[in-house]
Amino acid sequence: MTIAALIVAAGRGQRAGTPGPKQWQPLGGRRVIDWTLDAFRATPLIDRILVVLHTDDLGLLPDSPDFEVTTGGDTRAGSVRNGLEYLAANGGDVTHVLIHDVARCCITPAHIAQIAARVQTGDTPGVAPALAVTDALWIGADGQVAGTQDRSGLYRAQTPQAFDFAAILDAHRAHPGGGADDVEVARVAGLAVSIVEGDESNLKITHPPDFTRAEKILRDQMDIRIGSGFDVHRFGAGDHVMLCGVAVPHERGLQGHSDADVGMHALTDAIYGGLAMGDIGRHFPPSDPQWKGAESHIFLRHAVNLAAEHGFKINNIDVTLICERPKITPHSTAMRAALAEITGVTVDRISVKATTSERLGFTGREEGIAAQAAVTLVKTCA
Ligand SMILES: Nc1ccn([C@@H]2O[C@H](COP(=O)(O)OP(=O)(O)OP(=O)(O)O)[C@@H](O)[C@H]2O)c(=O)n1
Ligand SMILES: C[C@](O)(CO)[C@H](O)COP(=O)(O)O
Repeated sequence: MTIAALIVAAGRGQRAGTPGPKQWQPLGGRRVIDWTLDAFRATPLIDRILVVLHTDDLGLLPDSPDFEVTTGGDTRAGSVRNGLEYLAANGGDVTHVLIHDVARCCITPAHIAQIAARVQTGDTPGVAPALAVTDALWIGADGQVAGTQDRSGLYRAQTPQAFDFAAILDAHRAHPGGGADDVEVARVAGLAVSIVEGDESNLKITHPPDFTRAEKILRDQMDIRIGSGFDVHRFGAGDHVMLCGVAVPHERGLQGHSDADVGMHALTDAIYGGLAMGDIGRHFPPSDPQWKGAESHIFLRHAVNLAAEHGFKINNIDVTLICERPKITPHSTAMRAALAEITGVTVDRISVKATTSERLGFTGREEGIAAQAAVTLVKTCA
């Protein structure tokens, strides 16, 4: 079974009142489209992501192994049709498709997963989220109420709308004019569509005030954590110390069960701390002989992967090494690069700095090196 997400993003956003199409506008520090894409990327049930772009916009989305791109049509339905034809022609193994408006950028991975899981059961060819209308409905004419409308049984449709792939492809081919949405096309073709509960937060940015609403929703969905770590290793025999992944020549080494990289250990603990998932000793017990002499990047990689598994990105890293000697500054660029390679964080978001303790205490007496680290972890959608 292969589930594809088809994100239509070829519209011009005429009603949004922005200088360019709404999907490229900044929202909470990123672009609207980036939020939408990340929600689908973070949904494990989604196997493929296809973005349908206007030909004028092709250069605006950098190439990524996470998604494919094709071009759209003059209408939303035309863009959906192009996307479906692309999926049919490229790979051909798609069994289900979730069709989504790029402008619904507050969609959550949990909601996507619920819809994908339902269509995957095969008990219905179509599944779509919607909210029952709760306001009274009027018919207006010339600014006057000209009539009323019974609201019972009426719903406000949202996306993603999920379908059996072959069935919705046939439906769009049979009805090239399309409809307001893909549920309308499916229904004209005789396909049953089940309703799942929609989400008030899953708004479609349409008019200028919607940007402010969407930004507030995204901010409320964010989970921002700060983690801190601290470690100490004692000097012993040796001719170098391992610090933040770099072998720094010194007349002594650091003692420890592993390679005693005190900086990397502090950083690893900071990540575990931000996740509230214990510490390095819990994940790699010193009593376990398999970690004797282990290179510390193993620990750091474990913490980084754990963060990713729980949906967190490491936003920035700040490590402070506390020692009289060796001098750290000549090696800090190499240390930042080593940490960047392991964590995937760009070097401009990694700081490695040092301080002495003014010859006071154990670091001042050069009995060992201490390190502390801070990280921020950010989960962008619930
Ligand atoms: N030719 C089109 C028209 C619309 N869409 C997409 O369909 C979704 C829903 O459409 P809408 O909110 O109406 O977006 P726009 O067409 O961009 O906006 P407007 O109608 O205000 O111009 C959006 O994600 C939009 O990018 C598309 O892919 N191709
Ligand atoms: C598909 C849709 O989002 C369902 O509510 C909606 O119909 C698209 O909006 P448009 O403004 O009509 O393109």
